[in-house]
Formats: sequence, structure tokens, C-alpha cells
Amino acid sequence: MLLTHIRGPRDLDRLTLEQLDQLAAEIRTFLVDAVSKTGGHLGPNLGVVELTIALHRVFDSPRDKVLLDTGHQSYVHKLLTGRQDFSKLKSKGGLSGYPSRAESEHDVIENSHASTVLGWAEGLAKANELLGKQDHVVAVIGDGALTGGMAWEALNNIAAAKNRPLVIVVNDNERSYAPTIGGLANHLATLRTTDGYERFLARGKDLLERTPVVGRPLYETLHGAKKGLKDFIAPQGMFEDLGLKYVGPIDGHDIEALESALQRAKRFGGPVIVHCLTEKGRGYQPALQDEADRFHAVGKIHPDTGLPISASGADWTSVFAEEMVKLGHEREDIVAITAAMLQPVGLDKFAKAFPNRVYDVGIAEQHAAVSAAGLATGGLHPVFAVYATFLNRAFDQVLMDVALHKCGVTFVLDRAGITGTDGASHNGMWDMSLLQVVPGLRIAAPRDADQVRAQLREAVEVDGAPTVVRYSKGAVGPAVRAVGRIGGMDVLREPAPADADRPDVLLVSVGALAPMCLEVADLLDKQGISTTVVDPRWVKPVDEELPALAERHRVVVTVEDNIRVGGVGSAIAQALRDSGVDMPLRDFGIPPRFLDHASRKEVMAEIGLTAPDIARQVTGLVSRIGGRYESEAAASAAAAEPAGTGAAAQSTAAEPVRD
Ligand SMILES: Cc1ncc(C[n+]2csc(CCOP(=O)(O)OP(=O)(O)O)c2C)c(N)n1
Ligand SMILES: CC(=O)[C@@H](O)[C@H](O)COP(=O)(O)O
Ligand SMILES: [Mg+2]
Repeated sequence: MLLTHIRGPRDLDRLTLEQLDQLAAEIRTFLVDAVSKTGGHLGPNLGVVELTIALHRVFDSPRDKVLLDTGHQSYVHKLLTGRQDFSKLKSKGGLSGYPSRAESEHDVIENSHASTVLGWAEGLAKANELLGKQDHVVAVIGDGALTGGMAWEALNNIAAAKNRPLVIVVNDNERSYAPTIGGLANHLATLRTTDGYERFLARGKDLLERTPVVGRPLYETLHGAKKGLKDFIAPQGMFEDLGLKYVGPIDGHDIEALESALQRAKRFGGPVIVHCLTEKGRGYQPALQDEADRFHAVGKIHPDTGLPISASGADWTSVFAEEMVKLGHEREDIVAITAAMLQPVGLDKFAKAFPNRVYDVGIAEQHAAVSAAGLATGGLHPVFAVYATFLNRAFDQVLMDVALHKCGVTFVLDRAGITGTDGASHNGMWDMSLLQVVPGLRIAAPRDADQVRAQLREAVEVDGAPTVVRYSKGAVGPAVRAVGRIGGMDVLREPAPADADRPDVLLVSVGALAPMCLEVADLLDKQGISTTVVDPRWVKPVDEELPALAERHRVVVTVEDNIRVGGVGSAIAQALRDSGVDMPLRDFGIPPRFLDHASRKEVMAEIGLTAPDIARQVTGLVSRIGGRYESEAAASAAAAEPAGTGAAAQSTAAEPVRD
């Protein structure tokens, strides 16, 4: 067993080519065995085994920086850099599913948002140049990530510095989840097809070099003609047009060929692209046969068959998927957009039913938002389905293209709130704060499957402004019935009749947290604290009836699966102030910090977003404010005071009581 003897990259140096191939086989066996138990990005990592081995033999990490885009394909990198306990991969206290500076000095980029690696590399290369360092920078970017706009912003800068060493490895497996789309993918395909051409030329070179006298000169002529020939077979590589040296295409599973190409690139002394052809899911039949996404991200599976260990029940995504198909039949103006995640966001069924009404723009969320503005202006109603965290990068486009022009675009944010196991950059915890500042934009946070259907339908009816429907990852909870309606708000629980005149707490429950909020109310009830629970359904703008409803209570409590700063609780506090309703408000949500990977439940417990935690804090707040009698006596005493002489009833500002 070679793998267990690899404690760091330098342990690779002593292995022969045969041993390296054996190591690659051992790593594949390890990956299938380990990831089938924990879940994770099996397909992408099976595709980069030889590439990662070659990278760590040619470059000297951590002095040289080996950078990975998105980082989901970092498992092999971890195995070769001293981390081989995958038993708790992506779980609390175990290895992260992405690079982690806390885990290793070999890790640099922790951000799991795609298309940023070239920017990182360009900055590091500039730093090396300015500081006179000879260290190398090598950035690995997938063909999918290469469809992201930021990659091209970086390439534009990289290409301008002809003498600044930087190695870019394009890991071209022809797929994001599904086959990679767009003009770039087509160009890469053209370069791939010259692969046969390269092999032809390589064979020709051997033959000619063995031909006495005329062979060599003839080869030089042919080689000189190569560019012309290549142009003839394949359009001139855009990379070379950009001024970037291009090496490839290289067989991304041939360690010898990889090392040769990487050594050439390392010595080049300027920006150079090494185009590697790899196979996502390589070496594992169940992955290779998975047409949808080559086992891009799997749950726990049977290693022999690749079949899921446990069947997943109805989840938020499938509820959306089915309602979208119904809407598609009812309204021909509804079109769908995805940023390279058709199936993960639940648009695959819509695409099957309406193939010409769905657009996969590649990993290009900013373009998706602007294209949606164009589609809406053109008379259609686009629904852009995207993970909440990935919409962060399109904030300006939502604000200045969609909202400024009052475009009827619906953004469906999946994976909103804490997702947990994919780490800090995957939590969908910023959307309701970022989007609070967008004039005219409306936000819905459905609490169950029925509300997803209802609020999606309400959203697509809005044509003069952007709408947002945001819901969690995974299984959708049981239906939460309303017992009444006040304004646009569903009443989920009324106080006991004895307390109906002035209940203690108005609890505003946002989205999927409704079951937990009802549990809070039960716990408060046990403390003799009466509660009204409402679900605003549309959390932006704040319901006009909310301030008056609040005033009939003694305390307002808001609970949301979003960062507290600028969230729904803040918006409600502001709405109360603007309405002249001064009363205690306590907003519960996600603290403004990056959250380590753990299960959603574990993260929620860590940040105190659980029913017992909330109930305990609300009980303390209510008791601090004093019993109902005291506060009313104080209020009536103040009212009796001649104006301007006595202290008015000390009104507690609507500012939330902070942690
Ligand atoms: C901004 C952003 N959008 C979407 C995703 C979701 N995502 C993760 S990996 C992936 C596909 C990446 O394809 P590629 O770069 O070719 O890497 P491969 O998985 O093929 O190795 C996508 C779309 C993401 N991580 N970041
Ligand atoms: C790396 C990446 O961004 C995606 O592959 C993501 O990890 C998938 O997340 P889900 O498992 O929630 O679909
Ligand atoms: Mg790819």
C-alpha cells in the first residue's frame, strides 16, 4: 500500500511511474470507499487523481501555491498533503469538503464559489514579482468554472503581463454538473479534437527524426507549418489570441505526459495554460454511467452500485420543480434560467417539458440576472433558480439592472439559510439582508410546501418589480396550517382567550422556521407567557398591519434563518419605529460570522437558533420588562402626570435587545 506512506508531497518524489500509477489506483479505491460512507464530491475528485499527483511532484507546495477553483475537487490534494482520515468528511470536527487554512498550510482558497482561482493566482503572482520571490503559482480551474465572468476578468489581466510567471491548468472534463455549455466549451472541444492531431504529429516527429538526412529538416518544416495546420484543423486558440502560451491538450490521466507539460509550463517564465483532458468519475462505473452529473455530489451510497443508501423524501426543490412545470403549462411567457445547475435547482423537469424555454447560462449568475432583465423587458417572465449564496455575486445586477428597471423577474433561492456541511461560503445566510436594500423588490419566505406553491404563483404574477422566493435545503417539513389571517400575514397560533386582550409576545416566524417558532410558543406557554405566532409570508415589504398588531402585544420577537444584521428583524424594528410604535423587540437569527462546517442542526444549536434557546431568552426579556400589571400601572401613572413635568412611561425603543 503506497498511499499510507505518503505523508506529504515530497514523499511522491521517490516513486517510479509504475508506482505512481499504482498510487493513483489506490487513491481511487480510497475515494470510492470513503466518500460512499460520508457523501461528497466523488465524481470531480475521481477525475483529478493523476493531475493532482503530477501537480504535487512538479511544484513544491506550500512554498509554491497550488490553487483549486471552487475547491470541491480537493480530496486528492488533501490525501497527498497529510490528511487521510476521511471518516468524518464534511462533518463537525472532521475534514472540510473544501480547502481549509485551519487544516493545512497547503490550502489557500476556502471559498467554494466558482471562478475565483485565477484572480487569486494573479494577485499571488504579482506579490511574488514585487517581493522578488521565485515561488511558483499554479491555478487549477475547471471547464465549468471557466464559464464564469470573473475568470475572464483575471485572464485579461494575466495575459497583459507577459513576463509574470503563472501556470493555469484547465481541468477539462467537459462538464459542470451537466455538459458544460457555451462558446467557450465549444472552443475547448475544438482544442480537444486537435488531440488526435497532436498524437499524429508526435508520431510523425518520431518517424521523421529517425529518417536520416531529410527527416529533421522536414520535421522542422512541418512543425513550422503546425500552427497553420492547427489553424486549419482548429480555429486559432483564443488563449493564444489573448497572448497566453497554450500547452495541450494533454491526457489528464497520463502522469508522465502531465509532468512533462507542467515542467515546461513551470519553466516558461510567463503566463501559460496547460489544457488537461480529464474524465469526471473516472475509474468508477456508477459515476461514469451517471448521465446527469457523473456523481458530482453524492450522499451516502452503496460503493458497489452507487445507489443511494437512503431514499430522500419530498424536498423543497422537488415542490418547486413540480409547480414550475404546472406554471409552464399555464403561462407561455414563463421561462427559466439556471447557472449550470439545472437539476440541483429543480429545473430539469421544466426543461424536459419546455426545452426551448429554459436557459443554462453556465456558471454566470451575474449574466443570468441581466439576461433575465432583458427577457422581462422583452415580454417574458423569467424565473432564475439559484442557490441563495450564489446570488450574492449578482447583487448589483439585481439592484441596477432588474430592480431599477422594474423588471418582473422571479428569483427562486434554493439552499437559503444554514446548509451546514458545505461550510461557510455555502450557507444561504445573506440574501434577505442584501436584498432588503433593493427598492421595489419583494421577498417571500414560504414555511411549507403549500406556501412554496402559493408564493411562487404570487411571485410570477408580479410584473413590475423583482420578486424572490427563498427556501431551505433538503426535506420539506409538515404543512403548517394557518388559524387566521391579519393583513397579508398568516396567524399560526393565537393566544389563549384569557390573554387575548393583550398577549405578551408577538412572535414573527420567517419561512421554514415556523415549526420551531410554534415550539417556542409552547415553551413560553409553560412559563405563563402568552404568544401570538404570525408568518408574514412576504417578509419584504413589512406587512402594513404588523405595527398595529405589534402594539397589541408587549414584546415583539422575530426569528429568521438569515444573518441578523439587516435582516427581517431589523426591517420590522424599523417599520415599528416609522409607525411610532416604541416597544421591546428581540430579533433572533444568524450571527455575523463565518460558520464552520457541521450539520444544519449542529450549526443551529451552536448559534442558539433552537426553540429552548429562544424561549429562554424571551422569558428573560419578558420578566425584565416586568409583569403586565407593573407596566400598565407605570403607563397609567405617567399618563396622569401634567404634560412636561413627569417622566413619561419609559418606552423601550424598538431597537432589538442585542446579544
Ligand atoms: C458561483 C457558483 N455557482 C455555482 C456553483 C455550484 N457548482 C459547484 S461545482 C460546479 C461545477 C463546476 O464545474 P467545473 O469547474 O468544470 O469543475 P468539475 O466539477 O467539472 O471538476 C458548480 C456549478 C458554485 N460553486 N459557485
Ligand atoms: C461545490 C458546489 O457548489 C456544489 O457542488 C454544492 O456543493 C452542491 O450543494 P448541494 O449538495 O446542496 O446541492
Ligand atoms: Mg468540469
